[in-house]
Amino acid sequence: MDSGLRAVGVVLAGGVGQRMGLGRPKQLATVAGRTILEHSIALFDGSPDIDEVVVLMTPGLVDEARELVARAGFRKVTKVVEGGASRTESTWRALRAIGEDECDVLLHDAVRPLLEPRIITDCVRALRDHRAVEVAIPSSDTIFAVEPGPGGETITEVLDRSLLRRAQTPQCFRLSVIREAYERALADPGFADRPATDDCGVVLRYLPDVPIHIVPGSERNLKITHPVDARIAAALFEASPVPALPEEDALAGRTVVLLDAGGAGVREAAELASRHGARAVVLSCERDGLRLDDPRSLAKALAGVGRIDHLVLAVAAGGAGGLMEAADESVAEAAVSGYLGPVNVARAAYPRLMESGGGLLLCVPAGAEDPLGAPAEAAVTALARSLAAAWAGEGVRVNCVTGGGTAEETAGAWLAVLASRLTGQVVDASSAR
Ligand SMILES: Nc1ccn([C@@H]2O[C@H](COP(=O)(O)OP(=O)(O)OP(=O)(O)O)[C@@H](O)[C@H]2O)c(=O)n1
Ligand SMILES: C[C@](O)(CO)[C@H](O)COP(=O)(O)O
Repeated sequence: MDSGLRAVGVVLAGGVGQRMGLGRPKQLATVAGRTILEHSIALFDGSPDIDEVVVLMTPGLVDEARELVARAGFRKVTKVVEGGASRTESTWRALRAIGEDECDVLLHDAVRPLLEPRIITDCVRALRDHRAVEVAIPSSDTIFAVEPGPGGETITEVLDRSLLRRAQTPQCFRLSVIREAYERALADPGFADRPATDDCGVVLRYLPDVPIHIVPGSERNLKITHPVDARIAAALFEASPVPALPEEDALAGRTVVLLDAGGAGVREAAELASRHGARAVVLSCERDGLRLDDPRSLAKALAGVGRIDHLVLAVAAGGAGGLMEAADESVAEAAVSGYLGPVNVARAAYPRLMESGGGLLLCVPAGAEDPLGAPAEAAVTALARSLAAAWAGEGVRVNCVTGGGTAEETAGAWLAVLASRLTGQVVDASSAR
């Protein structure tokens, strides 16, 4: 049974983040080049399964959130609404903002920015057959029930872990179901004394006959609650998995320019891009006399291509040896390919990509562990993240692919990232294995 309904993603960002202790809502903190709120909105805005996005924001910061949405160019966000004093109040405000027409609603914590797109797809699919769907994972810790005592807490029971799940979000419902559960909760004078910490809790308590189907979540989908969670999230963003390469025609009608500065995978990527419907243009430093340290030669070469939807810069692997053994020329070359070149290419590419609203991919080769290669990887990944944040308003996406793998794996990772809506991501090509 296909619900055939519009799917609305609700990003709940109405909290103050007291436990995080930043003195500002944690969803406005920056992780991996953009705010946590932007990461979460981007997941729903970029999902082919979502038709509309509604954002709930902390009172007093609604205008700031609206500006952020406009700057980032999110196209599916229809409303930014003031949140309530509790999570459930924010949900209730979201339900009222969505209106009366039946639809599927996916309620997501803004502070879970690492949700995988596949979970959104799985939830929307599950809503074809179920009116209530929850994302959850098994617990890898043993869980106790405790009771307070004079000297502290004591354990009263070791719960059966095989029957326990850790609740994540999105929590997803047919609008009429979650609306009715909330109407009953709000009519119950006892609800305020025993509020629910999530939306499934409201449905379970007030509509117990509605089964809540479980969709498997993931350990990556963590909730940023305490300061340590932000550090874990930053580390997880460092290693974004390679997105799935769409089946066919994913790049139909687009032009992909591959700027070959000695990186492996260029020929394979050109073939793969063509197979996915793109026009692939290879510009080679060696063959075409292009120089990464010469901005004018880069701009001239790009001008000859016509429309550019995507540009991939693939630089050569270091191979210069240890710091003390490397020839002076090799040190200078490493600085060009590892920093100056990507900066020059980004400057030359920006006006062309802005015209097409496309994407730039900066690729760092494998073996970046030597003293000349490692700083290059750090510089290029930082450049990609920083440019992604700066250019998001113009719709220009910037990502970085690192890591080793065969030329085919590398090319597959590049094309998958280009075909995706990702920005500000550092993807490890070898994670596709
Ligand atoms: N009045 C509220 C409270 C919470 N949330 C949202 O619900 C999600 C999960 O809540 P939590 O981690 O508890 O966030 P905060 O309430 O901000 O944190 P704290 O409890 O530490 O203040 C967050 O995305 C938060 O912004 C909301 O929309 N409205
Ligand atoms: C909805 C939730 O994220 C599911 O785990 C959780 O219940 C939110 O709890 P919080 O107390 O608002 O952090």
